[in-house]
Amino acid sequence: MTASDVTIEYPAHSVSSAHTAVKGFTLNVEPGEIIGLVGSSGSGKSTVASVISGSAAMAPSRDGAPRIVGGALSVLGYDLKRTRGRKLSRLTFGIGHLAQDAGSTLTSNMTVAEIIAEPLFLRDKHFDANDAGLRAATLLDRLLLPVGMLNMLPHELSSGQRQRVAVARALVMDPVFLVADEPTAGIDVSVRGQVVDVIASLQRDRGASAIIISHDLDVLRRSVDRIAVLHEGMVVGLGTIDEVLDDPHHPYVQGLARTVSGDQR
Ligand SMILES: Nc1ncnc2c1ncn2[C@@H]1O[C@H](COP(=O)(O)OP(=O)(O)OP(=O)(O)O)[C@@H](O)[C@H]1O
Repeated sequence: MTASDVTIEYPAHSVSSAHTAVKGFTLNVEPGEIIGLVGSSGSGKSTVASVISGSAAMAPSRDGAPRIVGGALSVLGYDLKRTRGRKLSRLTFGIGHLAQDAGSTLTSNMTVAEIIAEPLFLRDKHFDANDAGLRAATLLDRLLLPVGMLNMLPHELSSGQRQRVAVARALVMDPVFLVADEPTAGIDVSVRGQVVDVIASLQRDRGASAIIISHDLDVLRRSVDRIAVLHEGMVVGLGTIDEVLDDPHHPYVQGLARTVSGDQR
């Protein structure tokens, strides 16, 4: 992905005027690279995620969806400002997007196996059912969930387990580029780092890349190659975690560095 000086706006609607949520967003993600995107609440992380994953452009009613109004954004070689229709669908099959709170929006009457495998059948209705089942089981196991959970319904799981099912669904198509918005939301603190680790290794091992959004630097620390720090819609820090925290230029990053104790670095 190559983003150069991207500005993203939510369009005006009846009660509110247009809102610029992201301004001057510049970031390159190389094949095989895992980037952590951090920043305070409202800094624009989810907005960036929905745009770079193509989800905003794919939204059924684009009325309220964020849109690129400036700069250039290329994902897997496609210019996202101009790509529409069938080309956009083809592009989004190569991108995994774990939306914020994805674990709480799983289809209630589908089993875990069906939820995880569904994207495979949306792309190819003749996809081999045994292969789909095997992929679902393997992902559950990698994400530290028992394979016996495959036949359960979402309401039978804890919120952290549902979130991991959503993570498995986002990974099932072997995406070339994964955008995971708070993948560890609701997951027990003791396994958060491991879950991010699994996501990062599955992508890295295939030469695929990922942007992993998290509030928590500790969760990202052992898995990501670099972090980008977003503040009020702009990248104000970029580099390895140590590079960013050891030499903070922006006041927001300086504050972030103070919250991370020296021995954790
Ligand atoms: N549908 C929308 N319409 C208008 N403005 C929006 C909309 N959604 C978000 N915003 C605004 O865009 C900005 C960025 O929001 P965004 O949700 O991307 O932040 P975030 O960093 O993901 O926050 P959080 O960590 O709380 O999820 C905020 O100022 C927010 O109020």
